[in-house]
Amino acid sequence: MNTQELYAMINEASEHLELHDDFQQLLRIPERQLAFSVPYESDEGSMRVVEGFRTLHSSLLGPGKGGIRLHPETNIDETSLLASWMTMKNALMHLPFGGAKGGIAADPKQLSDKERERVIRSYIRKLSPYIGRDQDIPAPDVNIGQQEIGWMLDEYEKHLHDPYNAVFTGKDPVIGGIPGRVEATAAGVVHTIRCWLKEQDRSLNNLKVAIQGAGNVGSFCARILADKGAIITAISDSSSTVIDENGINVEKVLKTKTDTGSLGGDHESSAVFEVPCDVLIPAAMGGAIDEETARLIQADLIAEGANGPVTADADRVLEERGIDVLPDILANAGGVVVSYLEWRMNERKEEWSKADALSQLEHYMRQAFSRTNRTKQESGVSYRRAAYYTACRRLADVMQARGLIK
Ligand SMILES: NC(=O)C1=CN([C@@H]2O[C@H](COP(=O)(O)OP(=O)(O)OC[C@H]3O[C@@H](n4cnc5c(N)ncnc54)[C@H](OP(=O)(O)O)[C@@H]3O)[C@@H](O)[C@H]2O)C=CC1
Ligand SMILES: O=C(O)CCC(=O)C(=O)O
Repeated sequence: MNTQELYAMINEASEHLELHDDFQQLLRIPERQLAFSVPYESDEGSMRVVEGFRTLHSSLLGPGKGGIRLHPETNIDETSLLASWMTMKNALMHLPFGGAKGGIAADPKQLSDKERERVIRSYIRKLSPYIGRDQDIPAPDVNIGQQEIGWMLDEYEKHLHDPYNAVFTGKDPVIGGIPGRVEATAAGVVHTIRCWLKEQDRSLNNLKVAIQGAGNVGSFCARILADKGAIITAISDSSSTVIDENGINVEKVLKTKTDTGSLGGDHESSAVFEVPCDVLIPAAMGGAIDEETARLIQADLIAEGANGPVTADADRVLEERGIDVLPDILANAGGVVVSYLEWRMNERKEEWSKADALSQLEHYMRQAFSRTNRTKQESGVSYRRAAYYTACRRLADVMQARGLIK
């Protein structure tokens, strides 16, 4: 879904909900888009400069919330689109946050660890006037994990040490992170799959699952699902796919990935989309499933672990083929839900256990699934349309209560 397609979806939701045109106007233009230079010193001592971005799409529901991506192809348009999806996701999940997202256009595979640290610290030095625990709260996204968030917090706090600082989420628990955030996005994907299976009177046991991506979301989806009795028939990264129709040994394959940086599969990266399975989880980059790929997929369900992995054309093909899609703003919302719990825990200076965090997550995911499913049944539309209608209803209620629209 590109920006035009997103606004077409908001338009459709707005007509369905019989909302005033002002509703769309209030969501059309991001509140703030920042694009700035990020200078850093290379290991050889020369100065290099990359681009950094942060978009606050909407603060209607609360402070901006959304991850930061480190990827050579990211740009301001992608960042703003991802920020708009965060507005929808946070609304659907009933979180007190607006939508935001950030990006750094650099390739982590071309940077040493020290260079990566210098890029990230430089990005945060430039961004720090615009973020804050009640203004805009960044978190992990592609190629950003606990270590990078730790550098960000340290740079932001140069003169203040506050272990409860809620300006970033996705922190290591020793510096105020909530236990469970690292696997939360994947755990949320699994909860939505279970909700969908329940509707079909099916279970996870022996369910065949193929996963695109072996990073944070993909690897934890594989671990959690295998642990619960599903059979992981394929997993891919940017260079290959490992396939075994009888079930791959998840821990072994992920250990190879950790040790060598690659899964070392015998098949092309794109082969993951052709493997027969019950559920396919795209958990890598946006736009991975286009119209042509959609015709090859042999699954009953696609659960979007990634943001925007299915193009609008592909969505139409999948709908025609009777393949359900659990949309990103629902399926991968577990990360931001547990980020919200981390932010709340920090604000209240509490300590939460992993069990508490993951049980709250399950509650949020089930509630959001049933809200979406109710809209789906009432309106006779796909899960994606139902999720957007539900999110837009929430946003419109807030606008009406504030007197912003009639
Ligand atoms: N982290 C989070 O909490 C959340 C993430 N998301 C979304 O989930 C997706 C994945 O994020 P995350 O797991 O954090 O990112 P990571 O950086 O941890 O992992 C990304 C994975 O995608 C793989 N990949 C990249 N390009 C391709 C490709 N062309 N084919 C196959 N695999 C590819 C990478 O391969 P390689 O290892 O070879 O580079 C890597 O395994 C993104 O869309 C992100 O926006 C959504 C909600 C929350
Ligand atoms: O954890 C968060 O705050 C945001 C996660 C995120 O970027 C996403 O859901 O796409």
